[in-house]
Amino acid sequence: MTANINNAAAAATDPSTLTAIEATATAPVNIAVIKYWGKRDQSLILPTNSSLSLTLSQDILHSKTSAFAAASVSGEDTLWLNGTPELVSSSTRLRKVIAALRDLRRAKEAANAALPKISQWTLRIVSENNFPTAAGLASSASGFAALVAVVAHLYDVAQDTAVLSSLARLGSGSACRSLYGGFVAWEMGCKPDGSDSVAVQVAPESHWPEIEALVLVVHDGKKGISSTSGMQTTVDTSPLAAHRFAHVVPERMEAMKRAIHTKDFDSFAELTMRDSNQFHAVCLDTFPPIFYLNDVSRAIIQLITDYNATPCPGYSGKFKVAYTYDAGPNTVLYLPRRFVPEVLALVNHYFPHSVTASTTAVDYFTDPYQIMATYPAPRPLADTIVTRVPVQAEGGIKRILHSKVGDGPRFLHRGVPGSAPAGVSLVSTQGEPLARK
Ligand SMILES: Nc1ncnc2c1ncn2[C@@H]1O[C@H](COP(=O)(O)OP(=O)(O)OP(=O)(O)O)[C@@H](O)[C@H]1O
Ligand SMILES: C[C@@](O)(CCOP(=O)(O)OP(=O)(O)O)CC(=O)O
Repeated sequence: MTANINNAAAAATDPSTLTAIEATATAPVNIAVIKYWGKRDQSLILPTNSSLSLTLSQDILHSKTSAFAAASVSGEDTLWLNGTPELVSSSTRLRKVIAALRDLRRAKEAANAALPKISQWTLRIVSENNFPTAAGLASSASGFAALVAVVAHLYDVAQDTAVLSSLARLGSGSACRSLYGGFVAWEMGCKPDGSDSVAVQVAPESHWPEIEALVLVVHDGKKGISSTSGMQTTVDTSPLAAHRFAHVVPERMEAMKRAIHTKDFDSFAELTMRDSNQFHAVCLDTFPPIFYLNDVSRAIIQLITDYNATPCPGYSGKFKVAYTYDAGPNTVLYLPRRFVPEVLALVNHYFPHSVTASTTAVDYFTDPYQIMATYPAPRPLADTIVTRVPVQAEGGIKRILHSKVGDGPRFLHRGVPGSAPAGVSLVSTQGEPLARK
């Protein structure tokens, strides 16, 4: 890179004189309650079954991505993920997604000769996840949703969420759901070209505000077997998966949509837990088998099962909380807000946290919604619950995050380099990553 990009920052934003531009967006994770696990087309990323997820608030968990392009920059398109650079050309998925977005920009420029030829400029992309990457917490979903959203915004082609969702799918299947807020289905479709394999919003984030999420971080390292390779081995080897695709998921998708529309928590919870169980059963039925849960995950499942069986005065429902696990041991609990303090107290009793130099009590649970101050102290459940789960060794759960159902990607800024409000952009006026916090 040679030219002084700061001159571009000072230049007018008149499109005809623009020589450099940057944009920043954030995108949320989504955690499925009917799991996607299997592709019928690996190149187009078309699934073997439909799936359904809740988009979690990006105030708590998000990928933030800044994109930068300048006429004077030479060299290859590059992505810095959490500080580590990667050439876009080195990843088939990144290459495809960027090429498709560039095609959209190129078509726009072809239709209007006055537009700057941003499509011809090198891209510099900087992204950070504020939660563990590749640990079974849907970083590929928020990551590719943010990438597509920000580059589309940079290119000024971000008009249609459905188009962006389909592009995000080419980066990672589950990412197509993160372009929407609320309750989102990815309908598998049947056309070979994938044109009917699309994400659709089942209900907006405002639909069922009582439902909240607790994320129990059990392991924040990278998983051993990626979702991409794990699900392919499942498709190739698991007879149980074939049964799941043909018979179980189609029925569950309909039942889950009904449960969401009618805000029937008992049905929602049972379907969620059964589907998580079956996803991990299918992993076990894969040959060689895949194990994503660990002893802590299994103890949490048992504790939640025993808690659900413990009567709660004034509550006639069958379930108070539902667990679900992606491809890793980290737990996501979906539950009505009124049970959050009690479940936190229960988890803290059976899984005492370790206050080390790196994890203070505040970092362990930041209480972003001040739930502890809002609700009366929970009843002393450890005395009433009947459970086989012993109090565990300290440190089994590293961190607890409290989230809600939230909105889709947020476009934070677009303008000449250096024009973003303080703290918004991740990229310098020279197109390099800014120092990480
Ligand atoms: N912010 C990001 N920008 C671009 N790509 C990202 C970003 N975050 C993650 N990715 C991509 O997603 C990959 C991780 O995906 P993977 O499916 O293995 O884990 P996960 O999505 O965290 O877990 P799961 O899919 O089981 O919930 C990373 O190696 C990287 O290629
Ligand atoms: C267990 C899951 O989280 C699997 C997600 O798989 P990915 O979307 O990460 O896989 P690729 O399409 O190969 O990128 C279930 C789900 O999110 O539905």
